[in-house]
Amino acid sequence: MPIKVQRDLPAKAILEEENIFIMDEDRAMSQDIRPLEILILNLMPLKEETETQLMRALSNTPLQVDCTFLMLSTHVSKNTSASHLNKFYVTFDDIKKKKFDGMIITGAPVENLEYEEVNYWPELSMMMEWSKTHVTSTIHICWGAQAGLYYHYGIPKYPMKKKLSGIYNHRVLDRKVPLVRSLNDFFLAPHSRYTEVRKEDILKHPELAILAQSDEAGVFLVMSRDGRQIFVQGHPEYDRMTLNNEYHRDLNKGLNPEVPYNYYEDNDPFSAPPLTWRNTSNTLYTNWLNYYVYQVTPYLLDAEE
Ligand SMILES: CC(=O)SCCNC(=O)CCNC(=O)[C@H](O)C(C)(C)COP(=O)(O)OP(=O)(O)OC[C@H]1O[C@@H](n2cnc3c(N)ncnc32)[C@H](O)[C@@H]1OP(=O)(O)O
Ligand SMILES: N[C@@H](CCO)C(=O)O
Repeated sequence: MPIKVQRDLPAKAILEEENIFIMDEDRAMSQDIRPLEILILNLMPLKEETETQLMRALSNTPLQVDCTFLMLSTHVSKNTSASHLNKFYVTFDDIKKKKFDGMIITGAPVENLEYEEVNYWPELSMMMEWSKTHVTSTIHICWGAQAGLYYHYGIPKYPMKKKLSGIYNHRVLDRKVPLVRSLNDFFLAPHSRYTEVRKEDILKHPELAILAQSDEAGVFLVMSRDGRQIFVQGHPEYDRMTLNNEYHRDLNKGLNPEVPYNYYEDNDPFSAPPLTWRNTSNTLYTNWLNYYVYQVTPYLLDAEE
């Protein structure tokens, strides 16, 4: 893939090490093809890690993908430096007059709060409203998916009895939908959360389709039937060690976490876990870019619909 990466973004060296084809800004600008413009609202506290994960997931296509990272103006990030944000991120005011081919709204570790207790809920709501008219298709991840289903459809989230953490098996429910094309009938993907949205609430909305689910982890993938909104309750973009890092973080905090389900070989939390979901992540994001972004977005983004 040619993914355009800002010259000094820390993700660049990591992706190059993985043989991912990076275009720097000069080479990208010399190409005569309009790139796909993807806006990434990064709500995760460890933003640099998420930047790498998402750019990797978007990198498996010959289409040129230009990512713009969006930050909040109404929340001061505790865990990512202001210098990183000021250098690599834009604010909503900077881009609100533009249109984008795609948008990704990430998860955030705020799912135990009511939506209205999240200090950036008004700003996030405004961005989700804006996305309906300024973005061709938006993917929402984990808490971002729960927040999107709540904002757009009034679907509630529920606390789970205990944290759901691990690699769960899922089943594709409707093979005809291009978003799940090339996924196996059964596939593995990570989940890491304290809350859930439930199938019975989603089924009340005929404009939504549940495309994949897990007996143990519940709903995985939901799409509005027009393809403009996609909700992923898991974290297919996670790295090999992400759940490991969360587990050891919680262990060191004395939270007595359970070992992530179906993750380590022999359930040994001091071993390196096998990566069993990368092809699922690549397939999902590549299908999204191909069928829901590239094939339907207008060539002239700013043209009136
Ligand atoms: C469920 C999902 O969607 S995905 C899960 C997200 N998981 C991860 O990001 C894994 C990596 N994260 C981590 O390991 C941890 O969050 C850490 C180590 C970075 C920080 O953990 P803690 O010290 O326990 O929590 P901390 O007080 O920093 O709060 C976590 C985040 O919630 C935010 N937060 C807390 N209360 C509020 C609130 N009322 N409104 C908005 N944000 C809030 C914090 O600001 C922080 O986010 P930020 O860094 O973007 O500012
Ligand atoms: N994935 C999250 C869940 C909490 O929001 C974590 O463990 O950090």
